[in-house]
Amino acid sequence: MPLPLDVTARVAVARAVSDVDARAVVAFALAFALVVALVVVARARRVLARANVAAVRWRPKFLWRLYQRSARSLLRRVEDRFSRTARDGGGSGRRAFGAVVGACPFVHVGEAKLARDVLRGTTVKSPLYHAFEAFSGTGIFTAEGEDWEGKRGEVLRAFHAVGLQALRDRAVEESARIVRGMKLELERGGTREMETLALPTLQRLALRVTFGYLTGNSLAEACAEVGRAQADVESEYLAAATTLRHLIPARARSIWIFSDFLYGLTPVGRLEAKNIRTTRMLSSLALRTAKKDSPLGMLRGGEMHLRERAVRVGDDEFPKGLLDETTTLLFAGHDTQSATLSWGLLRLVDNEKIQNELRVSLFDDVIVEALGLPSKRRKKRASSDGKKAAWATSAFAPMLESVIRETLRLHPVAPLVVRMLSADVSSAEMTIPKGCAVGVWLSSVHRDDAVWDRPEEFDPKRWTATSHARTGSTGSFTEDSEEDSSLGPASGKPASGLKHKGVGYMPFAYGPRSCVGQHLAQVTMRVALAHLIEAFEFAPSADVDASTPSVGFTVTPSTGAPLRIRLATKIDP
Ligand code: HEM
Repeated sequence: MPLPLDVTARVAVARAVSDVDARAVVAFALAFALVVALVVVARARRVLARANVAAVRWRPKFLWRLYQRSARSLLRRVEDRFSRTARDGGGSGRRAFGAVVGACPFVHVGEAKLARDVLRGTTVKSPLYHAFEAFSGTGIFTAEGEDWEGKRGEVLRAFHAVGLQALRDRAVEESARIVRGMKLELERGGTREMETLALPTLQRLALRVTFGYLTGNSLAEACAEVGRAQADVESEYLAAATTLRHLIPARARSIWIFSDFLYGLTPVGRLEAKNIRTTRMLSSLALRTAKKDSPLGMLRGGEMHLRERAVRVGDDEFPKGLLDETTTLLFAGHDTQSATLSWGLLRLVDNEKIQNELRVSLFDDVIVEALGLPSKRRKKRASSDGKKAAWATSAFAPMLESVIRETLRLHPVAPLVVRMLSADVSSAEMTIPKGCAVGVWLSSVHRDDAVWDRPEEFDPKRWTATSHARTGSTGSFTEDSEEDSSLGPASGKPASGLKHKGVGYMPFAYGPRSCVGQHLAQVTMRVALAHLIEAFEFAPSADVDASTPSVGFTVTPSTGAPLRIRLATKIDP
């Protein structure tokens, strides 16, 4: 039935008014949002100007592929920028520059002392690690405040209770297995030498050692327990982890960081979720099979990690905190160590003389025994009383230690750590105000020529120019093992290349949120590198540039570290 005329007119007028209202409200809201955004950005710019750092423009990425292409040269570009700002000023002439990211003033630091001052004083990561939260959840890598503190304490206590001997034994067993496999492959090929990709092999090795240490069970045993082939479990996990190591940091630098919901709808977001589910299958296997007296077994009986709701993985349910921690530790453990070992081998390939010297240095009865090397060729160490080898310290194998340190100096595989400042940080004439985000580029700190002579040169001898009389690594799990995270020259005196002792070296970051696994990594890498170098000679691959970095979660050789290997026969002690 038609409405009376006056009613129709009134409805029409009311609609027109409400349309105008709606349009006006939307326009006003947009204008208001724009003004607020401009004010916020202007404020952030003023904060950067007050901090006296050179300003650059932040360009968010839209597509992760685009990010990947540019990521290859990321470290080089950042380092060039630091060199430029230090040389030409533009700010205070320091190795620092800033940009407004979203609405946040963000200062990048590539200078040793400033980096330390930043990392020493703050534990806050949130909201800067948001992109990592879907993966590591409430594990200590992304946890905050009391939750982080309590969980970190629990993890460190568990590591401490288990000790390093169990890790050393696991690393010896798995390294010997990998070496046997490689020898078999050489034999089957029937040739003196073969081409191989080091990175995938080292990923398997590091994963097995990390899994074995965390659970007290070998990965082989755990797979057998659930009736799955170890090779399949490893391949699935490593493929998923490799995808995630690109996807997650790409999201962190893209516009997708701002909305979980929208990101989850994109094909990339769905790919990320699928791969996270795959990595959780290994976490679930680790938790199901962990022995009571292993680190994970202890966390299972702890308190902090059991507080959150249960999460289902396959047929099992686990407290979310425990599952997240296991995922974090498995990933952090295998990815960093395999990347570092790959870079180490590539550096040794380019420096044949150092490779040979390292091999000869291993023919030493103390080292052979301590690292479980199968070598028959051993010399009695003159200074040794033949008793217990202090294998957990850096002092017992100076050449090996120096090669690892120098590798971590030039290739700190987690090159960027980011913190939210909860107090002003001042250094010389620069003050970075509270509320700023700071990105410390460890890769650039390690190339700061105010601290390092010939920073670009791979020179392990810079660490042995003075004697290794005092240990650099105590093997303890205390929080204040400053010497370890800074790892100054092991003698405590400046080695030839280090102008200011202890300031410019922090491959495991520094301060309260430095790496919890650094002592573990040092043991595993000593054992693994020694076994590989003792067994094989490594030479450059035919015609590939092996050293182009691929920047993701960690920095790895982009082509998987191609190498030629043959049995080590050339050198005698
Ligand atoms: C060569 C080996 C390693 C390197 C270079 C390395 C480096 C680092 C760096 C630079 C950080 C600070 C990251 C940040 O704040 O953004 C870190 C944190 C961390 N690392 Fe490592 N790491 C190594 C091995 C390991 C191992 C073997 C584990 C455990 C099995 C581990 C577990 C962790 C965890 C859980 C954190 C977070 C700590 C916290 O926020 O309190 N890492 N690592």
